[in-house]
Amino acid sequence: MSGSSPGRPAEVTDWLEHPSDDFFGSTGVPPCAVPVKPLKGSSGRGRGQKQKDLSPVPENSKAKAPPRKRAKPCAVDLPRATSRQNRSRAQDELPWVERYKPETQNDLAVQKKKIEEVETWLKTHIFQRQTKQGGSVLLLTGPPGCGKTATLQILAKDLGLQVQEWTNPLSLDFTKEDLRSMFDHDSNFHTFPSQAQAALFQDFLLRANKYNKLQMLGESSENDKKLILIEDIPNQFYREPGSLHDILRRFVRTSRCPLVFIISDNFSGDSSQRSLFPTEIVEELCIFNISFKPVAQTNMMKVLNRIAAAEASMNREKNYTLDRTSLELLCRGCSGDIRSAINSLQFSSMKDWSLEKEFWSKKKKSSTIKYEEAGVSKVQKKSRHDTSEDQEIQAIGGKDASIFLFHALGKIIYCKREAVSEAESPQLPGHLSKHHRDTLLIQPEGIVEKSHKSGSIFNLYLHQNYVDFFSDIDDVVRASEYLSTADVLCSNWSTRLVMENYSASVATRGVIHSNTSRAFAHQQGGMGFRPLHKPQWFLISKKYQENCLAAKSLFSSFCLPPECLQTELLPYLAMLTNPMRNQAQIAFIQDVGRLPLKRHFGRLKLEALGDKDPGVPELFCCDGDGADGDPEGLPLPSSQSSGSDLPGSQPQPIAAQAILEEEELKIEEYDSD
Ligand SMILES: Nc1ncnc2c1ncn2[C@@H]1O[C@H](COP(=O)(O)OP(=O)(O)OP(=O)(O)O)[C@@H](O)[C@H]1O
Repeated sequence: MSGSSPGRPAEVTDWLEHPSDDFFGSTGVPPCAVPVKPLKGSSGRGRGQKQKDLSPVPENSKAKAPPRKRAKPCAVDLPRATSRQNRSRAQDELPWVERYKPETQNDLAVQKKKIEEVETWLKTHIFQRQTKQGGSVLLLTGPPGCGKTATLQILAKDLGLQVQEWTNPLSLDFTKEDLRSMFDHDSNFHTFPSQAQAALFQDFLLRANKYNKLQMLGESSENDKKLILIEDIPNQFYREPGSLHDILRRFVRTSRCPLVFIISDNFSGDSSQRSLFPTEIVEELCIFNISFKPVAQTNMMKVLNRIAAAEASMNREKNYTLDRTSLELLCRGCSGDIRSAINSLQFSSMKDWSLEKEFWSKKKKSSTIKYEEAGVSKVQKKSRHDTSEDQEIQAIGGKDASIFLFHALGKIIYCKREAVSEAESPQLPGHLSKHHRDTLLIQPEGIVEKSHKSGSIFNLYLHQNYVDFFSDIDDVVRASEYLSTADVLCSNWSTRLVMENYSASVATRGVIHSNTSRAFAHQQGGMGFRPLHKPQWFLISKKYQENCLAAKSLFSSFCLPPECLQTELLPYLAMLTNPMRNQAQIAFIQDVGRLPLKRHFGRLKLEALGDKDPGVPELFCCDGDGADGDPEGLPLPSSQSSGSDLPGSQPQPIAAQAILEEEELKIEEYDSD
């Protein structure tokens, strides 16, 4: 270790001579890790690094050189029996999701239709590529743990495709200058090289698209078909989706192999799919979207049964075998996430987990006793599980059971009920018999909570949509009264946060109870699917706020509050004939001060609510700190532009110019002094 041997490469000598170089002071090559996960089969190293590795290293210096990576334990060096034991121990220690991972399409707990859709797309875009025009980008979406990745991996294996996957670098190859400026007090970390992430990604995509993997000794060269998989999306693209779009445009022009993105749905409202792949880009680049559903309970049960049986036959002394009721409870607690279900199964089967054991045995006892006592039918048993027990199971190892607003609204509006016998439920006195309903199978407050929307936003959606599901005008009147009450409960901003929950409860239960056409289980069929829409309130409120600001600034000399300006002064000014001083004022008077009696005043067009819509329209998604927002978190307009940024789908406010051209304007001068 004393000196450098004559044949030793410079990098080794440097390392030995400056072992404790300080972080910023050294002059060597940056010590960071290789940023991009190597393409399978390629060397996976940067150009410079590759050159260094290729330089001849003498035997003796090799021994002294610091290892670049920790050497993997090599099975070949060990006696055979030990290596077999190790392997089976390693297999034992694997989490069950890994140990029982699906090997064939039949093992997959995913809907067959979805597997076929992905397979057909892959075949079309890989094997019939010559005839295909345009880019080949596939977007797989769906809730976490529904088997998107597992499906793609199995199909790739079956079709003999190599998968080249991008993994976000853990650390980037910073130069010392980068580091120095990053940690500089004045820099506020602004110089963090996030741009480099996008550049690395682009570089990866270009290389993966252009080059085949290196052919290893013994590998056949017959199949060089491949796909590029992106599951780990660089953070930079969430901040600047435009940079991803540019890279994709370039990729699509030169693409030789398909590109597959896997994105999991999230329920928090900041839909990554929507921001990364807006409709314009999907259309422009012909991106094909296949949306997976949560794993069905029957499929989930099959997988859990299979695993439980396999474990029971192998590891009786270590694990409990859960019975069918426990497995069913487990399935329901996992909201269609097979990964979470298998993990929960593993934990709850372990004998060491005494608490879990207690839980399961209690669970089992209580459910058996309950049903035995009640003597209820199997169907009834199932539906009751859905309500009360689901909530209990969520608390223990269960998965967050969020639902999209679309489904939450559907549950309230369609309000499933179950017929109960007179013996089971107490009867109402005669004078209240009109309020008798079958038992509700949902818990409205729970549904609102799972939708992750505030009570007032949920009420807005309900208000917009409930009428289509009613058939009696008296019912509509009652429901609207409940909605008005709910509105009043939220009207005081200082108590709004607390009252919102009560308000949502009044609104949802009020609407459900008022709808006599869905009061009994036997009436529930035949409604069919009806689309849901976004509240018009968002646009109207935005327009109102803008008008208030515009009125205040254009007619400030009148010193009147905006409501008074718009409802009293402007209608009066609109009737005078002398022109006002400026065009903006005239336009505003025409827009706000006159009801457009002559022209056709179209209602705002309704915007459909998609099944994965986050619920708050883009026009209200503020990315700042919300400093200029109102107490509900909805931003106030920042300019006076009246209606200029209403979406194209909406009727635009009457343009002053058009009015001036079409009608003879008579506006009198009005002196405010
Ligand atoms: N029968 C099965 N079908 C599907 N996946 C299974 C099955 N059995 C075990 N698994 C395991 O469950 C996990 C499913 O996760 P997968 O990564 O495919 O989900 P995903 O939809 O891509 O979600 P995420 O985006 O959260 O990764 C995998 O680890 C897979 O090996």
